[in-house]
Amino acid sequence: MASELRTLRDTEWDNWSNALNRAFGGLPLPEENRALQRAVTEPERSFGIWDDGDCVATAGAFSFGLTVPGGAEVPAAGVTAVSVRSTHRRRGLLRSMMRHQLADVRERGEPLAVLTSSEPAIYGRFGYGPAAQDMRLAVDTVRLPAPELPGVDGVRLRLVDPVVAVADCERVYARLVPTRPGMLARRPGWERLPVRDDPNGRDGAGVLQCVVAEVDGEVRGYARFAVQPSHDHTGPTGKVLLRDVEALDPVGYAALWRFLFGIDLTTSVSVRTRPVDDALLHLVPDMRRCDIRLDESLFVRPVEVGAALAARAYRTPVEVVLEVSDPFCPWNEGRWRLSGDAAGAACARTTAPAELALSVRELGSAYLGGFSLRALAAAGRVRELRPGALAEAARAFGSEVAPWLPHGF
Ligand SMILES: CC(=O)SCCNC(=O)CCNC(=O)[C@H](O)C(C)(C)COP(=O)(O)OP(=O)(O)OC[C@H]1O[C@@H](n2cnc3c(N)ncnc32)[C@H](O)[C@@H]1OP(=O)(O)O
Repeated sequence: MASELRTLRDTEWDNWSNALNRAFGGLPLPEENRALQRAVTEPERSFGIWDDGDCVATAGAFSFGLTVPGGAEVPAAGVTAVSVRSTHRRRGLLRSMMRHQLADVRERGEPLAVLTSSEPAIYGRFGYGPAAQDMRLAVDTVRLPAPELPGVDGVRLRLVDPVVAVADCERVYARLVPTRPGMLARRPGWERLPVRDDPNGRDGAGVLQCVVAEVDGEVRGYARFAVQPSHDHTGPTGKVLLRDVEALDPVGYAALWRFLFGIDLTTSVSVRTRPVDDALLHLVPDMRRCDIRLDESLFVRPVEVGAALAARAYRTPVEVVLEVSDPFCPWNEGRWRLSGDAAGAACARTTAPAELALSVRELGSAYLGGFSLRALAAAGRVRELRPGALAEAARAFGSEVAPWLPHGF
């Protein structure tokens, strides 16, 4: 059998997309989603494996700008669309695609690759570490009082067609991107993704709605949601399914949540992802009634260790020699001296004695400040070789804002 790994040709998109879709269960893709998927695909970064002319494996990447601690935007490959046909699994096709892709990312000069994974156990072997978490909430809006804050009454809330409001919402979103590690600058065409509203995907809920929060005529926040009505013998038990909520200030945020709490005929607000340090937890008197669940979300892989570590800022001054192991990308292996502080950093090869030893995967987990090097050391995944080096590095790698990626890709 002749099999060939190569970049997608324009005429092959349908074949490639069908192969990908089949690997995820083969549910028909609504035309709107298909058109959007095609519009955002970067053909020159999409590739596959063809077996006797048939596409049996797919993978791709987006050219993202990722916010890192300190607020800089760093080029990062957003790995996506990974699939292998069920007849071809466990023969190393994924491994060969990962090898090809990481070499390409390196050639493009992107220091980082990132992804969200269908199954978290897949990507550690390729050097990806879980770096941020999603907090899932189901807020009991009957037992909890609605959030209140002085000034909330001065916020004007307006229901607007989500598509009409996109430009205003995107302006708010763009201002938030540099404030939180893990967020991605929106790529052209991506603003349509948060307002997709496929009637077959509503799960018994109504149409997508958007409420904007305005102060002095300026949009300062928004929430997009749908209502899933239901009743039982006690009365209405509807759910607000919150897609996203963002605001530029505490008053706008509290006003939006107060509105969500007050939607008639509903008893809860569910949201699939919020940052773990979400202000809502401090706007209610009883976090337990928010029914919190944490999942890992964004995985990070330093593709060029030196460039990646030099691209972020450090919370406290740090001067440490790291011994990095990276069998999958051997160009990263060896000792690196990192010198950094809140203003920036330098990272270069060194022959000095190692002070901390870790694999590139742990470096990925600690990179955005979401997982502490100390916690990784407690699990035996980071070794301290110079007393004090672990505490110094763990402090420096931390982030005062929890990393978070508001959406998958
Ligand atoms: C970023 C994203 O797009 S995430 C989406 C990933 N895609 C999917 O989940 C779609 C359904 N699944 C698939 O298409 C395939 O099973 C894939 C892509 C996950 C794996 O493809 P394969 O070609 O079978 O993987 P390959 O044979 O190269 O395996 C490489 C290694 O990964 C391991 N592996 C493969 N799949 C899994 C899994 N689901 N969970 C844990 N380990 C896995 C293999 O055991 C092998 O391990 P080894 O390093 O110890 O030898």
